[in-house]
Amino acid sequence: MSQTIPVKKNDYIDVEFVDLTHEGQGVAKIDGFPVFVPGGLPGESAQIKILNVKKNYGYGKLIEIKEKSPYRVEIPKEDMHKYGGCQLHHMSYEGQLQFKQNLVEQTLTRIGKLQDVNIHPIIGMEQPFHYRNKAQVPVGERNGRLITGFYKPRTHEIIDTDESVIHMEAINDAIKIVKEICSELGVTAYNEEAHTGVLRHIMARFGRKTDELMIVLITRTEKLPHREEIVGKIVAALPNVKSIVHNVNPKRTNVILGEKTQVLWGQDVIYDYIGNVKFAISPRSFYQVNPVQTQVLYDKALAYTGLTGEEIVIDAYCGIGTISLFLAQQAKKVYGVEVVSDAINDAKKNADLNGITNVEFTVGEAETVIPNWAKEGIHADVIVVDPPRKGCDAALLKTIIEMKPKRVVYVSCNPATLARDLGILEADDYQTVEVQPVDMFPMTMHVECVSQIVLK
Ligand SMILES: C[S@@+](CC[C@H](N)C(=O)[O-])C[C@H]1O[C@@H](n2cnc3c(N)ncnc32)[C@H](O)[C@@H]1O
Repeated sequence: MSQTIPVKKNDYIDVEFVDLTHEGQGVAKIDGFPVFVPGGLPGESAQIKILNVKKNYGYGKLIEIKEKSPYRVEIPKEDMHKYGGCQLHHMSYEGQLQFKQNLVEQTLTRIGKLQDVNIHPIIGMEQPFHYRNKAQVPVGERNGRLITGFYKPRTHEIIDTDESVIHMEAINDAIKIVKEICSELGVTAYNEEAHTGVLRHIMARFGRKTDELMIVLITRTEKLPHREEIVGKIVAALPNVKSIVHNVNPKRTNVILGEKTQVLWGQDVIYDYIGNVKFAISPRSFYQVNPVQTQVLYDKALAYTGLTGEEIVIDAYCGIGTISLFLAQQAKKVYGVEVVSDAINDAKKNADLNGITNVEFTVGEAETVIPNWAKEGIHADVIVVDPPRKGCDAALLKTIIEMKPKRVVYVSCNPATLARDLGILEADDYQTVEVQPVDMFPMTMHVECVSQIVLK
């Protein structure tokens, strides 16, 4: 039976917001029909104007808030440019944490139907601003000068700003200085429509523990004009810089990095630590962007493994081996598996860098490699999984259930797939005991959870 649509374009309606979308838009339900409204917060009532109506949902514009959420914060218009990528900028940090906590609790009990699980209060940051150790900003041109910033949502129009409330100050400063140096020397900005011009993006990465800075200049052209002068001026202006890299991306694409990378000055990597494990970070390496909360998350994961030094551990979806290397110090042996071969190369290099020898890394799909390990007689006492948003493959969950490790530690960036997968494990011999939400990405909609699941 098809549902009648209760609203039409240009209607003015009074609504209550009941939820937020993944993009941070308020969700109002009109006779069950969802309407997405940027700026609306759960618990608020408001008048909205319907802008667009589709078969199953609509879009609206906030006209007037009639009852405000206690968590609403007003960002002065002149400061809005600092909040690029911050879907929750209009919510206090306390409100953000409350929202994420509710999201995790409701999802796990509604979808996963979990009972008897201890969901701890979310661990937020003391300083929820300036936490990101990496930025890659698009470069444009205005009034004959280079500008950098972030794209206006759903466009490629650059909002001109040198400040971001989520980038580390060292990153904001570095990008501003590099942009000004290139601008002074007359380097042109890439023009996406015409596919002309030179400088496409500036990337900066910063090692929080080491203070080492990497600058990557991404150009359309093979040649970087005024290369020597640019390098000299960056080195003089940024004493922490340890690596300056040129990357060439000649393609018409939204992908930021091209295939060709050349070191212009200094090292090809910078270093940083998570706990006492040292990591080499190249322009392409995946490395957690919030180092403070990564440590919190991994400490919790380590505690949930209950390692004594005698266990065989499998780290599925291991990336560059961050969790594997962290756990290897307390385990007999760790096997890591990851589908991206570059990441496995980084993982092996990082093991060598730290003199960690009780780890073995394999390229492949976790759902294929781990069943093969089982056939070869590798039995894990503990399995750690840290899958992408879509969660664990069903074949992997089946193998876990068959292998019967004493503990499973599940690190998840998506409560919905976490709930689904915990439900599958619970339908068998496993019980979820603890779930710890961690706020890795303040000001955004994302929430990370680490869960401890034990064999009954
Ligand atoms: C959320 S990341 C976790 C990375 C790592 N544990 C860390 O903390 O740095 C998920 C990883 O799973 C990898 N991946 C995706 N599908 C996979 C599969 N079927 N088998 C193995 N790895 C996979 C991705 O390449 C990515 O590195």
